[in-house]
Amino acid sequence: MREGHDVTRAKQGLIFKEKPSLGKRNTIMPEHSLPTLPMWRVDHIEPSPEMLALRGEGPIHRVRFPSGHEGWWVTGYDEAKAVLSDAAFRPAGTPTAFTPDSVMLGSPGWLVSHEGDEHSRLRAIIAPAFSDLRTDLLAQQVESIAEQLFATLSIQPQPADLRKYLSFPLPAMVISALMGVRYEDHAFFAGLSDEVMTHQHETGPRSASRLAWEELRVYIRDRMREKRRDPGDNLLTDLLLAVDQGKASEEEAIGLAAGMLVAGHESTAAQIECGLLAMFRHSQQRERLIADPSLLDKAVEEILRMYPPGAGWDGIMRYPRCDVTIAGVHIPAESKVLVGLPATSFDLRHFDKPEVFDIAREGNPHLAFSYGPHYCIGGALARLELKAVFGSIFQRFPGLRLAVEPEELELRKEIITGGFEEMPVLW
Ligand code: HEM
Repeated sequence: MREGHDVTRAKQGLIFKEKPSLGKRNTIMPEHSLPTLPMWRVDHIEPSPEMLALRGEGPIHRVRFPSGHEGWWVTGYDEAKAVLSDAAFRPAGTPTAFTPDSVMLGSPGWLVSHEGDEHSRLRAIIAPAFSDLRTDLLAQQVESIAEQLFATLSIQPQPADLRKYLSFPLPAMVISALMGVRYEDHAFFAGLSDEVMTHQHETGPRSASRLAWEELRVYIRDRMREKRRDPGDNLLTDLLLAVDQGKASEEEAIGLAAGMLVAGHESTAAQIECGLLAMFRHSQQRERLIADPSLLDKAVEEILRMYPPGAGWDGIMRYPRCDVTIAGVHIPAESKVLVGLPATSFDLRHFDKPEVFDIAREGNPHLAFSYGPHYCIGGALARLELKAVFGSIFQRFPGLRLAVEPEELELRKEIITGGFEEMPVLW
């Protein structure tokens, strides 16, 4: 597997690029010797021992994916950054041998489908919505939405489902505010975005996801028509303006907005749930945060580093356009390369005692929001939402605890971002 020779083209940073050589394409390893994904987390959130063991063997591993295909899994931090920032790897344009890992890939306006100048053009249209100013304005709204949800939760009979009353509606309501759509619609579009993200890891049927994606686009098209009559200061109005100015086609604008609903909702909901479970498990860290609220920013970063959303220890897919050699590992053109973002948080070259959950960790350059041109555009907003939750939930509900054993929580295995079917709590 390790070659480190035969470099026939350019070297750029960590990555050596080669001309495609058919002879080396997709070398088959004996089936029994390949680690298989997903590597499930322990107790739903703690790092998988298989993943940690593999870490000791190097930064890139030949693996078998749930689909049965073979490919590579990048668990090293530097190597992940190199793959994510090198144009030799494309995020979409899935080779015909593989099913795309998302029904959104290839759809106009879904940012991850676009590359180069086209990607920059489209990303620039929505960037103002995430400017510091808009995020500051949204901060107050996020706080008040969280407060409203806490108040509703507090009057529910116990046990109550934290997913139903907090982790699911919070990001949906925030995204409604950002987009300028009615709060009351949140259950409708959040349900669709849930469906879009289901069965994304190649194993299940895709027809329902595809239908949901189309329905979401129809919903956006209708809301955009309404904005013609009643514009206001919101992302849908920004998108209409971009269409009028010829910066995007209507289909692209619809895709940008629909993508925002999906990307902004599921991952944040699952992150709230994983973070809460982490705090329930690590009661000393929870007490530490309550005693010293100034640790909030660091606590949120540590939750993102150690307990990012995701059902198994997987990551985001990339495909090399040409043969490449990274860290001595030769990867043929058009292979599957899974960048294991969650696994990079355990790279000993970058994180001291990475298996320890330390909410006061200094310097925490995790890759939970990815890296390179497709770096998460909603990172600042997600951080606001996480701070609104973790900054006050334990003060508001001092006795907050799970009403079931953690192992009884049902992981949403079919949804790429993970999270739980229900999270019953008492307080
Ligand atoms: C904790 C919450 C979140 C996490 C962990 C997260 C993580 C990520 C990751 C890993 C990517 C890279 C995907 C890839 O390259 O294949 C990404 C991209 C993206 N995220 Fe997030 N995200 C979160 C919240 C949000 C929010 C709140 C929004 C918007 C409101 C958002 C919008 C996007 C968009 C539009 C992209 C595509 C960017 C591009 O391709 O240029 N995300 N996110």
